[in-house]
Amino acid sequence: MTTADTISVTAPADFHVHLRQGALSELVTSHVRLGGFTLAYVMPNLQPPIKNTEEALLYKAQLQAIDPTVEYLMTLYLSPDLTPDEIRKAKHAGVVGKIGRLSVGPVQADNIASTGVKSYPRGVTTNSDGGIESYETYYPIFRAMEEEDMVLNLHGEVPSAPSDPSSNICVLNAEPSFLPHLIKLHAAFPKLRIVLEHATTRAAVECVKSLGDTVACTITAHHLALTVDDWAGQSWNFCKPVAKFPDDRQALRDVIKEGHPRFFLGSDSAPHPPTKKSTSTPSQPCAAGVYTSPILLPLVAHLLESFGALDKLENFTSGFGRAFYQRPSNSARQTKLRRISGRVVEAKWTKGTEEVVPFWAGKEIGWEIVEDE
Ligand SMILES: O=C1C[C@@H](C(=O)O)NC(=O)N1
Repeated sequence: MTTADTISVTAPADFHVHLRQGALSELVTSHVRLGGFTLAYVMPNLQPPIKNTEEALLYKAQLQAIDPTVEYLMTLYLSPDLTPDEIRKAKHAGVVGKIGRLSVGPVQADNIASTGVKSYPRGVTTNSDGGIESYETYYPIFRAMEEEDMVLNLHGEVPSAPSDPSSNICVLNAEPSFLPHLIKLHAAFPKLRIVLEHATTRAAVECVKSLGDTVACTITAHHLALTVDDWAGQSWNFCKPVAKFPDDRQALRDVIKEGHPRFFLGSDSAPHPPTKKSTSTPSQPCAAGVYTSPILLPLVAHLLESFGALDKLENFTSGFGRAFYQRPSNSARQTKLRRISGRVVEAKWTKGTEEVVPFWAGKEIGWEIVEDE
């Protein structure tokens, strides 16, 4: 429901979020709900990464212990350790509800261990050292995923190669250079549901539009706001993929405004300790990641309104993603926003010794959450 000054969104779902581990996870997991969301599609790039059914179920149980009110959909990290048998096990684990010594808590019929598999090309971002180098090697895995109707989530960048002038790859063209891989994967596995994660370029938007209904694309809140000028020299806005040119940002905005059903929110909210965001050394760049979870729904409402797409908020933050992932929304769960003036984003959130600094700290947002049922 939308009036001039209030909006209700049914069961907002964030289809790409980093909830970390240990004390940092204790701090940031509760921010999913604080930001208005009731579903979190959880990334597996922990240290060590989440690579099998047992680890995914254990991680899910840890997240549920922190905040049981959120639905967590888990992912496995694509690596040579993954096998077609493991794919089948992950898909059907919830039916058993107990893996080895692990009790996974109250089991719903659809409580599968993993909804998707996330592919990180080697070295492109946080904890991607164990990422992949060739997609063909993984075709047996993709075949099993297609049979089991599991989702393949792609970090869509090829690795930068600064020492190789002939390849001419850097952070600005790493995403367009990846798109031939997406096209090839979709042609080889037309029934496999694939999500190109956190698209940042007009080329990516056009490519996904041109492919079949099994290919979708997530868009972050921060890429709707940032361009190159905002992260060059401003480490808090540095993330992977980096924000691109104004025309690329326009393409992201336009596809949301158009209401294209295969483009939906995945925040890629990625918390890092402030010391890792604000400092770099010649051998160690600052950490890649922008943290939006605790302000996410008001921030997305603010941004969509700024380019005339507020009427697309419900579909972008709930309907389209839920349809692609086949996760029906629960109309009893509504997050209500109210227009506000003078609301400034908090400077930081803390718990114990952990601290996180949100995107847009100190800036004004025009919406706040008033009710979250
Ligand atoms: O893909 C990613 C990973 C994320 C992280 O910090 O885990 N940070 C990013 O900026 N992009």
